[in-house]
Amino acid sequence: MAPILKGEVDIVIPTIRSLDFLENWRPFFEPYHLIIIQDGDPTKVIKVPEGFDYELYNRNDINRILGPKANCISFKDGACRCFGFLVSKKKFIYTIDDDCFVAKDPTGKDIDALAQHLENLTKPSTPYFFNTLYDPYREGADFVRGYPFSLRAGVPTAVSHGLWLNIPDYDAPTQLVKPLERNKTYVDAVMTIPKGTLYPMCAMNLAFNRELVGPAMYFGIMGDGQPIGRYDDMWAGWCSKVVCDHLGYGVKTGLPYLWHSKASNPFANLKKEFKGLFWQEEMIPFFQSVTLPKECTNAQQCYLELAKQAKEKLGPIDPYFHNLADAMVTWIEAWEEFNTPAKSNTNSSESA
Ligand SMILES: O=c1ccn([C@@H]2O[C@H](COP(=O)(O)OP(=O)(O)O[C@H]3O[C@@H](CO)[C@H](O)[C@H]3O)[C@@H](O)[C@H]2O)c(=O)[nH]1
Ligand SMILES: [Mn+2]
Repeated sequence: MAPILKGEVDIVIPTIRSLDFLENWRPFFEPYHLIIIQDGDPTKVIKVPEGFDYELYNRNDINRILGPKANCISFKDGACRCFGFLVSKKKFIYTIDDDCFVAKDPTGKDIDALAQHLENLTKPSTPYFFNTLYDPYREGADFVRGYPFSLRAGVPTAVSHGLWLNIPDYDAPTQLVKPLERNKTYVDAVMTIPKGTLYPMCAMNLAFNRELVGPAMYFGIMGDGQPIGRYDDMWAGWCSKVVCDHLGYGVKTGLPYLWHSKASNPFANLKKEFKGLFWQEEMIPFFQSVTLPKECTNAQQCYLELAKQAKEKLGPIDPYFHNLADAMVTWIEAWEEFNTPAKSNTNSSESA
């Protein structure tokens, strides 16, 4: 069978470890193009398994390509992955961590996570009214009795948030008290997250429509030189959900699962997350109450407005939020530079 949407998908992988995990994904990923963001020491040579089509960027490349704007891309944090979103030219992005493997469904069959994401993204969402049989567009399901006919067309789907078997995406305190907990529950469901409801978006197994929501998928300034780390995907999740709600796009969560193999160190994570654990209690109410003016009709405009409001409302918590808001603006400037027709050549350090 021909690979689905082959020329319209980039797979973005941030890595500070190795790319050995790709061997496990070979049957599913080999037909697609990979954008690898090598984090940490740029002099380290990382091996990409034979046969994959890829471009690879290390920190020196990011600095060279973005110049002064490179300060909006994090160093020593998985947040560096958003550089791949910026330089991609494809409609869909699938991003995955380097410690994730192919999971099996309850019948023992290997799950093609990318195919399920593309199915989620190419079928509509239902953010305005919940369908109790979950995704009505899945084979074998439909809208249940009482579902408004006027809403059955749904809206375009912008984000597909997949889940994880084995190591769950816990914060450091939860990891510390439950070091042996493993997720073994496979829930065979895809559902739209209702309009007005936020969620903790994890970037381990995430796909999105770059054309609809790419500018709002900014992973912030985290890690080296910042007072916070590991809130990259949370930040992007809150921002992109607010933008999707405003623009009338859907966000789905559920299938596909993958197998998350490696628990990151909870003590190291606690240090990185510490301030975020407090700040999230103020960040979330901000996103819950934010409203975007009707003049904001695309993701760039929405994102600049969010940056303005974040500076004003979150700035008093800590000077970090001033810097983050400035970085959000820089990100949009970079986005416009890279995503305006005519300017597209990034000249990566390596490609095959
Ligand atoms: O400094 C770094 C640290 C990590 N990476 C790469 O980012 C991903 C995720 O890293 P890791 O597996 O260590 O983190 P988890 O706690 O398991 O994953 C969750 O935390 C996230 C928030 O940052 C992440 O999106 C979640 O899935 C790996 O590919 C690392 O190699 C990095 O590039 N730089
Ligand atoms: Mn991991």
